[in-house]
Amino acid sequence: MSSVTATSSLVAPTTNTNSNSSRRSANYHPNIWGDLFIQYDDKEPMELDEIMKQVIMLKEKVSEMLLPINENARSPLREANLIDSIQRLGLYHHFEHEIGELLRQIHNNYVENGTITLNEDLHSIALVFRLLRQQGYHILTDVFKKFKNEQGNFKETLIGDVEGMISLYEATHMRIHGEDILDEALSFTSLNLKMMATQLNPSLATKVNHSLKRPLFKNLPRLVARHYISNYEKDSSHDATLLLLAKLDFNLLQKQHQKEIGNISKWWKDLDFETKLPFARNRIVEAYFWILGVYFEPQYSIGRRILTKVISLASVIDDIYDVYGTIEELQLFTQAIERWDISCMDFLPDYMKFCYKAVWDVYEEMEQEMAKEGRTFCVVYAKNEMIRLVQAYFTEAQWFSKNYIPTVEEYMALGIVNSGYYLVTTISFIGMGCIAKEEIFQWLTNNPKIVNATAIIARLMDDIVSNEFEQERGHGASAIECYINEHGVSREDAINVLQRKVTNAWKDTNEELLDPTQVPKPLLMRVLNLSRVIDVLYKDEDCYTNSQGSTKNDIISILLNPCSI
Ligand SMILES: CC(C)=CCC/C(C)=C/COP(=O)(O)OP(=O)(O)O
Repeated sequence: MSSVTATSSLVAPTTNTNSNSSRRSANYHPNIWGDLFIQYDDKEPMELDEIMKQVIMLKEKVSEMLLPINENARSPLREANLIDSIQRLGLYHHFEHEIGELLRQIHNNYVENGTITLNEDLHSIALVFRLLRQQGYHILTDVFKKFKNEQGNFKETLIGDVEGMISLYEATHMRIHGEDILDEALSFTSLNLKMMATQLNPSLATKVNHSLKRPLFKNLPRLVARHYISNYEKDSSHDATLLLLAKLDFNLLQKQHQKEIGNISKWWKDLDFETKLPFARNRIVEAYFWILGVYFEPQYSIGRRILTKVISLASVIDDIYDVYGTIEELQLFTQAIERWDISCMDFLPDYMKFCYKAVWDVYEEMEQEMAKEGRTFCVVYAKNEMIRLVQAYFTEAQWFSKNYIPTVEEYMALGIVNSGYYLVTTISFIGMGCIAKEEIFQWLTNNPKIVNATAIIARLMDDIVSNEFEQERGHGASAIECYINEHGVSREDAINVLQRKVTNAWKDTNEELLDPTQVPKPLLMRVLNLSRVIDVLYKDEDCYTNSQGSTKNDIISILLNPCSI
């Protein structure tokens, strides 16, 4: 069954749109934040000048640490550990140039034909491997062979080396296709670290469990920083300059983020969707958290504002299609978006009018912001992706209304679009300034591998964790039902196959991040970050929709709790 667009002429609905008995309900929990964040909208942070001066001074000192004057005093391991700390402390964006240069030198001096030549322990090798690969270097995995025994298994003696095991585990998340040794290393380290955690002292056990739950490469940089700053402080060998810089910088950025979410929360409250569309998820703070995962750096404030608004509206639109709207209303809404004409609003039921107008206004805001930068050319790409998204939502609603179970191939073709990740990637690029040239937006329309990969990760991880809940309330077939229907396998087997597809999508992502990249790396970092958000929000359950658990704690840790100085 092919996808159907809603192109016939618009006719106003004849039913009273709020009393249709076929409407479903999802019983989402209400907004858990109340008006907490609105207070930050007009709060002017005090004493920032003094803090900024201190930050500038500390940054100079750290730059000096990264540029040793004496060549003979160099140590690749000292440097690798310093880079690792800077990255984990959330300071990488301040020292990109210096770190790039240091890693280039490590690569020049200690890598031959792709192989690391350092004769060091597991921790050091795995750390250097991870840092170089993260930087985009093609580093071979054969350096790990020496940690195997004659039978070809990882040596049992490594199990007691907790630091080495954690470093190897962290490195495995950078693996690409064909790297069996890293697949084995992941099984070996995760299995043994899990077992060992029960026997370790509490602080080491906490460290191990945290890595297992939130591997560094798949975690969000702000969460990593907030967590690591506390741990780094407890480590007696910490560098006081680095620690102070990390804390001040984190707090400064947190103040900026608070102001942004304060402003966005005010916009959301004024829309009053809580009263006008009470069936929809009310998750503005969670949406901002999502986008903070995409870019946290100070210069991306406009991108964060627009993208948060767009995904919070996409979330409401998803609920209109999935939960509340009748198929006739959904057809009207789809047509109205396809035409992108404010007069189409007249044909919509009231609850849809509010949403349509909000979408219209956010796109106007986007247009105005882009006009200031002389980049209005990109708005049409964002419009086209919104159209593609509602068309995909509509096809999904039609499949559901007809009890149609698509093939896995049909499902995935649609799922890549209805994940919303093409829309979100496109708008994330809009917020990136002049490096996002028109040809980059054209590149996006050709389904590039890395964007498909993030959309697959989003679609499948969401399906795997939210499937039972959604099926209970009535929802179209997810990837799981499609797979079971097509292949006649058990639910467990279907989930295993889909999980392998997620693993492969991560390998595609890692491959596409190696140099030379198809488009500038800062843009690809947004795509990587989008996958990371999914790993944080959808690993065990749908923690966006059900945000009272780990998401609430994560938001408190990065948006409400400053670091104590
Ligand atoms: C990336 C975007 C647009 C995020 C907005 C929020 C959203 C739609 C989340 C998925 O909800 P869901 O789990 O109900 O989605 P689905 O209905 O596709 O399963």
